[in-house]
Amino acid sequence: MITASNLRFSYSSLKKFDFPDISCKDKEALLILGQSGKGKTTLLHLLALLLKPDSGEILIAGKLANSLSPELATRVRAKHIGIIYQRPHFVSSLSVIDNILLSNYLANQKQDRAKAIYLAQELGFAEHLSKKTTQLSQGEQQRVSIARSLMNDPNVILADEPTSSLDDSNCEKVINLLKRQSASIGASLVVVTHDQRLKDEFSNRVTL
Ligand SMILES: Nc1ncnc2c1ncn2[C@@H]1O[C@H](COP(=O)(O)OP(=O)(O)OP(=O)(O)O)[C@@H](O)[C@H]1O
Repeated sequence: MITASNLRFSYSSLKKFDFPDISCKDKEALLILGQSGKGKTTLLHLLALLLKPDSGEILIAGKLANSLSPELATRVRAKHIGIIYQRPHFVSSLSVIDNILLSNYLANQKQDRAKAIYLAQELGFAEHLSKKTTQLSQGEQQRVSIARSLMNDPNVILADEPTSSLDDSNCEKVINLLKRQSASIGASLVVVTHDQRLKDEFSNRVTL
């Protein structure tokens, strides 16, 4: 479960954000909608403990998370938070499967090759596991990102515009996969997007 209350953040005195409170229980999904520049990525990075709020609280699995030291925040992020970035970041010299297994390594967990293969099969890119990530299409890279975010059974999955470059049929597929996979590991799924197609896919919604 993740909750955020009274979150305020500023990049400068001219760029300040006062975010609405959010709450997403285990196995539930929350959609955060907002037009370009409204602060969606900023909010997601606050929830991912990549940015520190000026004030307010973030609770992850019942524990206060926003005032952790950078080292502890890194550890919590690696183990408990799965992040799907707007643009996937991969290590281009590694294969697809090694990029996925990197999640285990970074969280100090045993590398679970069988799980990586299972997720690749579920997400429909198993035939690409030994390729380099640069050889995959954008939609395939997005699905690799999803698999990578699920490797450590996180408490929270945060997805930044996961459908922005997908056609309608792949958009629906990716969202259903994300919902199904996060529910099956008992995680909270938070999606930020400007993609109005997702409105009807989520009953819990917040608009920025
Ligand atoms: N590092 C930064 N320093 C200063 N301003 C920033 C920084 N990052 C983002 N901003 C500004 O904060 C605002 C919100 O940015 P953010 O990326 O969170 O918006 P967004 O809603 O995700 O936008 P988009 O849908 O276009 O990705 C923008 O006006 C942006 O220019």
